[in-house]
Amino acid sequence: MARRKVDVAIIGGGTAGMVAWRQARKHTESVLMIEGDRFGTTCARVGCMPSKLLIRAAEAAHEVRQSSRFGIEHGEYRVDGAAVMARVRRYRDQFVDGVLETIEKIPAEQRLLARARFSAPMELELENGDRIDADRIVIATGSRSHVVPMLKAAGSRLITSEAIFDWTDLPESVAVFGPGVIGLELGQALARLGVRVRMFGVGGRLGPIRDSKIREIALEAFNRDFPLDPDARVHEISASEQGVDIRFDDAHGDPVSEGFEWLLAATGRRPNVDDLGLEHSGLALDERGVPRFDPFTLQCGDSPVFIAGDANEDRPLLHEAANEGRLAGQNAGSWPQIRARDRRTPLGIVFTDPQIIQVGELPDEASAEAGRRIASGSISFRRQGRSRVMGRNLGRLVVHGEFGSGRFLGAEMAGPAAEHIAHLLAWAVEQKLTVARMLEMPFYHPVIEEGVRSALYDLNHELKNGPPPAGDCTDCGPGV
Ligand SMILES: Cc1cc2nc3c(=O)[nH]c(=O)nc-3n(C[C@H](O)[C@H](O)[C@H](O)COP(=O)(O)OP(=O)(O)OC[C@H]3O[C@@H](n4cnc5c(N)ncnc54)[C@H](O)[C@@H]3O)c2cc1C
Ligand SMILES: NC(=O)c1ccc[n+]([C@@H]2O[C@H](COP(=O)([O-])OP(=O)(O)OC[C@H]3O[C@@H](n4cnc5c(N)ncnc54)[C@H](O)[C@@H]3O)[C@@H](O)[C@H]2O)c1
Repeated sequence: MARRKVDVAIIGGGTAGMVAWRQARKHTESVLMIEGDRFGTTCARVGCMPSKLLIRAAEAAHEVRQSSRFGIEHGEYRVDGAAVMARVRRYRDQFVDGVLETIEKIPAEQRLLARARFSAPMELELENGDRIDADRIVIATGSRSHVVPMLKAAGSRLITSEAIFDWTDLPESVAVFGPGVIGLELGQALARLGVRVRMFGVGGRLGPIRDSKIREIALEAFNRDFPLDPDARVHEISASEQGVDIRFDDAHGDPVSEGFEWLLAATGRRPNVDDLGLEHSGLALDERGVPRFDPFTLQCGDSPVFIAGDANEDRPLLHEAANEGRLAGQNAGSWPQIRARDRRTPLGIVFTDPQIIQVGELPDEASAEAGRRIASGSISFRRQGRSRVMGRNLGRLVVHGEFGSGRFLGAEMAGPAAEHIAHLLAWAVEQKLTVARMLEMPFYHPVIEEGVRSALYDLNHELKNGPPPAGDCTDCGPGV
């Protein structure tokens, strides 16, 4: 058994870990990043990038299928599943290679491939028995798919997002469990690529959506591509010779049985903290087993341990993992001097069609209880000019502002160009703009952002800051 002493040990060599390494190294050369599986990051290997590659292929297929709406007729077309998956894997591998090139540049003595766990406070044990004594530790161990127990009946036909991008061809059919972010993105993409998809949820949740009208619009849109029951009654799942059989109640409540080639479990993710020996770490844990930490410093209690990225389960998104890795690495490096940073405006984008976004603060019971008065405005994209031109006039935007100050607080939307609108609105929240100030900004014509302006007019009126929206605003052009 070897023993090694370092200033900063980072557990996990994903996005948060790599960024933490770079920051910590500004303070000391005695940094060690320990990766327990493979370098390359979840985002590049099995997350953001391959999923968006699959979605892009699905968009292309959908555009071809929809082209007759614009008077464009084409002959027979077919989806070449092997070619689709080959492109996904080829680009995925290039993204992973890019990450690995960065890893190669890290001095060999500062990185290690081994699983690590706490054996005592500030002491890590590697799987070969070696020990690392660290002055400061960053936990950046990410998360993994959580498969609810009932799905295990699918046996070898059970798959998660960790494995589907290795498919060399598209399957004939997939039952997707979990209409969350992953289920919706992957399920819709597969359906648009010609795979027979059926999606099952529990309790009625649809992605992260909170607004009931947005939910209704999105649910209707998804159901055009594949059957989705967000509150399904599933009686039995069993492995069959061809794949997996599912007995469930259909939309009319009648029991049916349907066979699928695969069952994709998209029933949430869990932080990789359960096998970290945290019981030896001396850290206080919350009810989920995650170390209690301060979201502004990422410090766990008063200890020199910091937790970043999906591991802390706070905001399990790529840009948050990078931001948190930066802060955790900086604080571990500069310990005992640590900095508190204001969090950036929350920003979430689901890459479905319609895209779903959430930005800033959305009113909830907590804001009502705190006695804050929040006003809301909205717009439907059904009659919005540019959206109609593009044949994408489906969706709704709801915007929120603070009564009195007139400040813009946040928004939720399902609709066209939402990934870009999300950024505009997040930047407005970050700048602490009032709704009135946002309305003074330039708006081109004809653009989808004119719909944002209509929603802001509505909100401004609700904030008692302006007249009611003018309806058809002839001086701004048709269909705004
Ligand atoms: C299908 C899918 C699509 C996604 N799409 C998006 C998207 O479009 N946009 C977005 O913002 N986010 C997306 N995400 C989420 C995003 O990928 C994650 O939030 C982000 O990658 C988390 O980074 P991380 O550094 O926390 O974890 P990771 O990159 O997973 O790194 C954690 C590392 O720790 C290692 N590790 C774990 N335990 C140990 C141990 N005991 N010892 C040593 N090492 C250990 C792991 O092997 C891993 O390499 C997606 C996720 C999935 C699954
Ligand atoms: N575009 C993006 O930014 C993006 C894309 C993919 C993933 N992610 C990240 O990954 C995280 C995890 O995504 P996810 O989709 O795995 O989790 P999620 O929490 O978004 O969704 C899980 C879904 O599974 C459902 N569910 C739970 N038990 C079930 C059961 N027995 N049967 C059917 N449904 C069941 C839940 O009700 C929920 O709808 C996201 O929260 C997000 O942070 C982000």
